[in-house]
Amino acid sequence: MSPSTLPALATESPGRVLLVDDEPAFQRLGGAFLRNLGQEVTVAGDADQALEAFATVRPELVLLDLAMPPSMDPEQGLALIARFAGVPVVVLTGHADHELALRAADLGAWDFLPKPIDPDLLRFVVTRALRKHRLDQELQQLRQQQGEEAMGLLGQAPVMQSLRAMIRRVAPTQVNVLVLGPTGTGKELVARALHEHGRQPTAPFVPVHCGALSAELLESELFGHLKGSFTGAYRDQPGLVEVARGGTLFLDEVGEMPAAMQVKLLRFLQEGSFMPVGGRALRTSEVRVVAATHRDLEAMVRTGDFREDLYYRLKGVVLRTPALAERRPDVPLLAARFAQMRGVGISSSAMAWLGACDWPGNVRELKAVVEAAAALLLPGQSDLDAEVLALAAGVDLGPASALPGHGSGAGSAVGAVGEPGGLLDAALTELERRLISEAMQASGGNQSEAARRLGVSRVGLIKKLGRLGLK
Ligand SMILES: Nc1ncnc2c1ncn2[C@@H]1O[C@H](COP(=O)(O)OP(=O)(O)OP(=O)(O)O)[C@@H](O)[C@H]1O
Repeated sequence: MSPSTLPALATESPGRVLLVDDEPAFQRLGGAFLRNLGQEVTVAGDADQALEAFATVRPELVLLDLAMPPSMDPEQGLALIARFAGVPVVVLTGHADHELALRAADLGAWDFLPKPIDPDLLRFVVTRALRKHRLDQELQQLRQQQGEEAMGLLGQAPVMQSLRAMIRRVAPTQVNVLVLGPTGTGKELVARALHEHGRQPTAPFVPVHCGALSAELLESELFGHLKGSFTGAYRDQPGLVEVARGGTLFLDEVGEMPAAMQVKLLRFLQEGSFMPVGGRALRTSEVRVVAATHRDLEAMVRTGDFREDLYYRLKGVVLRTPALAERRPDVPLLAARFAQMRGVGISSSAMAWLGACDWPGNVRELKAVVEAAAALLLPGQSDLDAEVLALAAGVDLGPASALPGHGSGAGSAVGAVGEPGGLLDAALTELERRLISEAMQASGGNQSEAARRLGVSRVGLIKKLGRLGLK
């Protein structure tokens, strides 16, 4: 493409250009020329000024004259190129300095312009460099988003970015990982991401809920049993440690593991061997173990509720999933994504309401509320509003204060659509039934665990199970 065919950046936002040159005449003329092109120009007359401006202005392009005071030694100019990492550097050289220009290119300069500068060429190179930089930035952002999507672990907060980076780093190793964090913060997602980015993503990922079963049942689940080893053992059953062979065994809520099982798990972790229930010969299986808990395992070790030796075996690397309260700016992002997954939008006032809530159940709770609200939308409605979200959250919209940032009119609307026996009532019952069934399933039938997941009391859950005929 020739300089004349490249359109100016007329419709694009101004680029931040750092012009590093000690000649006052060029600073003035070059600066004015670039400003006329619509760029924001910062001028630096020596290396120190250039570095300071680079840090403060964060330019998208650096135009660098290699010979600068105090030494005027081009070697110093060349050394500067590496300090402008991540930004295209266009080197300004004398006409006869081809060799210098080539060395600059070797050191990472993006292009060079011979002096005296041809204005057409300057316009062309600047436009192209800025465009390249912006495309690179966009690509980087897309890659980041893709990485996020690929892991299923959404969130832009720095703590989430570090978590994803840690997962990428730890996943290809075989080291055991302990995932700590409050309920509903994505510990299982982390375990799955470790597996999917690990060495054997096609091998099985096998989750085990350690709190949902008695010690005996858990032993039989994990290590399997032989036919006849107890009433009801009609055939040999392989343990989950064998099912997970070559893959990942995810020990969810490991803090709830009965003491009798802790010692057996320890032996498996230390020696890779285990004894099926009713068996007489040790078997072996190689798995990667990822364990998770919302409990304070260290405190449990101190109180003697969790074996110290097992704790150290499990915590090869510790990853922490943050509570939603620690990354509030992520709430709108997550809500928008969950709504999009259900094919609906969210109004901006509803976003404000979501952002003001506390979310003690973390991402699980936020997701459940958005999904429930999407299910409750009336025909013709395409956006979730605060009213339907509050309804889904089980919040009484009462007078103004109940709903952060919303007026009192909403309260009456809830009363009107919530007439018992109506469409809404049936939808709510169905929703309740679904959420409870899912929680019971995820908890392996353990009511206390399901109640915890749902954020209700165990007694409350038992009543609901009876009322909905789910017992
Ligand atoms: N960062 C996230 N991005 C997208 N979805 C998330 C995120 N964190 C959690 N979720 C969703 O929230 C729900 C709960 O996640 P998960 O089961 O991984 O949490 P957990 O910490 O293991 O919970 P618990 O301690 O109760 O077992 C899932 O539906 C999951 O997809």
